[in-house]
Amino acid sequence: QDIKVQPSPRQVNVTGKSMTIPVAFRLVGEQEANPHAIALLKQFLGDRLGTEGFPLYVGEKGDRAVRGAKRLIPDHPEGYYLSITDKAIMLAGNDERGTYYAVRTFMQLFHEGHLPFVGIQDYPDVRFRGVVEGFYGTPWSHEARLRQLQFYGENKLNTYIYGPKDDPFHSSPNWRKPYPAKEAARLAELVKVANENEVDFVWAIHPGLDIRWETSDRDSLMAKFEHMYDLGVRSFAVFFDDISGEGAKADRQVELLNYIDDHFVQVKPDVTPLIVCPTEYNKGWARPESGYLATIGEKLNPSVEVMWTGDRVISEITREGVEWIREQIKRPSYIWWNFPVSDYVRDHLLLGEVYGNGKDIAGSISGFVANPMEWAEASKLAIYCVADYTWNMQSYDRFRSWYRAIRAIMPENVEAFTVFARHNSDLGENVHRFRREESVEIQPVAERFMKGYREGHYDERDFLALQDEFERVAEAADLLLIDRENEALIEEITPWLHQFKILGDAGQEALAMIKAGERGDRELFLRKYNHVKALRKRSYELERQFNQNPYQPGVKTGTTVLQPLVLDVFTEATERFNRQNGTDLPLLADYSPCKLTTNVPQLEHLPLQVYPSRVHLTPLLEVVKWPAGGYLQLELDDAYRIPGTRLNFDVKGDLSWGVMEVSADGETWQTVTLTRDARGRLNGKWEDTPVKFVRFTNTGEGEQQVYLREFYVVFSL
Ligand SMILES: C=CCNC1=N[C@@H]2[C@@H](O)[C@H](O)[C@@H](CO)O[C@@H]2S1
Repeated sequence: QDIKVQPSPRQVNVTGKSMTIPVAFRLVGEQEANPHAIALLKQFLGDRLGTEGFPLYVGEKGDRAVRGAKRLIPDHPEGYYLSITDKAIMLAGNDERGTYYAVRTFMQLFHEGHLPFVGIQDYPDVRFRGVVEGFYGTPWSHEARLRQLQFYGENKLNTYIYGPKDDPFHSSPNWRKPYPAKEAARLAELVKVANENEVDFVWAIHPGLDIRWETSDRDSLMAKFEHMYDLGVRSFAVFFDDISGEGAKADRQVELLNYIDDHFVQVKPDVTPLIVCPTEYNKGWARPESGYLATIGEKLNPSVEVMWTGDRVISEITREGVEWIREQIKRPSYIWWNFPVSDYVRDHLLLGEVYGNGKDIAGSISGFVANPMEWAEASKLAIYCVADYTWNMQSYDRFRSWYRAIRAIMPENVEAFTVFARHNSDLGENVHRFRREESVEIQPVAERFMKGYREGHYDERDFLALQDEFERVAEAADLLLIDRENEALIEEITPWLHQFKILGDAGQEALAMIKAGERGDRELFLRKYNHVKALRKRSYELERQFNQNPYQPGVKTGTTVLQPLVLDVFTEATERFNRQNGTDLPLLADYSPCKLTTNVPQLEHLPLQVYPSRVHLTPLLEVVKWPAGGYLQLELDDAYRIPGTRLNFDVKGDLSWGVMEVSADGETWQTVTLTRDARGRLNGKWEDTPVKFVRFTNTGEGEQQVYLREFYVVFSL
């Protein structure tokens, strides 16, 4: 039988033969072997493991118990040799973690009462593999983190970087302060569980927002690292991302990092290499003239790992890209891959396949960690695939891995979760313009059907295939809503499951409108028409009720193929009905009353949040570089007596470099004075004239760096 091991092992020799699982195993090597590997074996084999029975040799290269395997153990960090024959079982690690991984593989070979006779030589492609909890939004809960660490142990991921942007003790204002007792105890527990799962718990600090380049802040940072060391942390990172001003200076950063390396990391016996997240962390932001990366490359201690997100903030990692950055920083990069993170498309779930990264990048990177969604359990799909990809790139198969991930996470509801994940994988329009495939199988059927329907002749088989898909969507939603095998996951995705159910029902009913229309059955058509409108209204209500946040509030599902299909079928069927019956049934209101135009590069593709009485610009998480002459303009679909607008750039200083203007016709403009309210936000007010355009321009001399926290226009009260 083909050996199913996650992640896919490098070298597997099967004989095709197997044996029934021995009733007892005689463990040899317990004293010397990695205690976490022994503990895992004992937990897995229970009382079948003892001093009598089938010989089971466990240990690291050089240990007596595995002396015989010396030449067969791969000479790579975390490598292992595993053999099962009719004489004995051997689990031999090249180092302690390798032994642990040999046990993890061994556990997966038990299959229906049998153990295959097999020889496996295995080791990972990438040195540091795992997850960086580095997103904006609600940090993961303590329980979610414990489950994550267990999951990393099962999937041979060896790194978890703790860096949630919204933890005040990780970032400003309290990065200088020790954790309160309760949080400290929780972190200590995370470190303990990480060790048991052979995961490096990396504690990151994000001081750049308000760091002062003086010894007092340097000492504060060292004291905080000592505090974390006392809690058991043995791996450390410094994040200088998403900051501007003083904190962004390369030579200051390097001075501090080398100090930490020389006086902390290198002097302690058991601390792994320091990791830094640079301010210029992607090629799109790299400014050769700034010399930032050159300074890092030339002056930063070679033992310090440098993180990198690729050619852009959110991007696929290519061979060319990693080789470019390697030249700049004079060392392999430590990839921070921004997937499945969704803090810039918070109304979407990213459950699709992991694809697009090169299989030939291992030689130029030292690490690869995924930045996940705030939904910990839902992120496991992508994390599972990243584990497979980073362990053995050459054999990585995006679909096989994704499908195995689904089986691993939802074994009782594989089909339903596959349907759900298939239609919840694209991001929709977003500021980073990063997109993912979605509804791949049904997309050509939907396209062909709509074309045929519009031209007056569609293939009945396509109609039936779409009807079947919408039925599966509705069924999957209901099956998952009552699923109890992974309650934490269901709790996270419930708002999307409700939305998915509505989508399934609406799809079936919209298709039913076509049939009723063709049969001239007015009464039935109107029933289906009203049902689809009611479902759409319920969908809007869900949007207003769940997942509210200032960025992308609401709950989106199937946005790339299925939702547009429902709208297209509904619109075409209703227009046809109106023509045939001389009626004027309204269509679904799906317009946007506002258009954004700008010449600020980072704002070009900013989606708008449209509400009944105001239009929001989606706030940006990163620093916005606003060039002199840069403008941002909102054009409404009509001239409104706008009571006012709000602008929140979250800048300490004043906005004297910019001007807010309004116009009714785009020709004559009137300057608006901005007044700061109690919460420091700037409000523009003007006398009661009709306004169709609102714009903000940097009329100053130079580029400004701001956080665009809030920019919205109120056009009716
Ligand atoms: C290598 C350093 C990467 N630092 C980053 N900080 C930000 C992260 O906190 C966000 O989650 C992510 C997605 O919005 O964008 C950048 S990526």
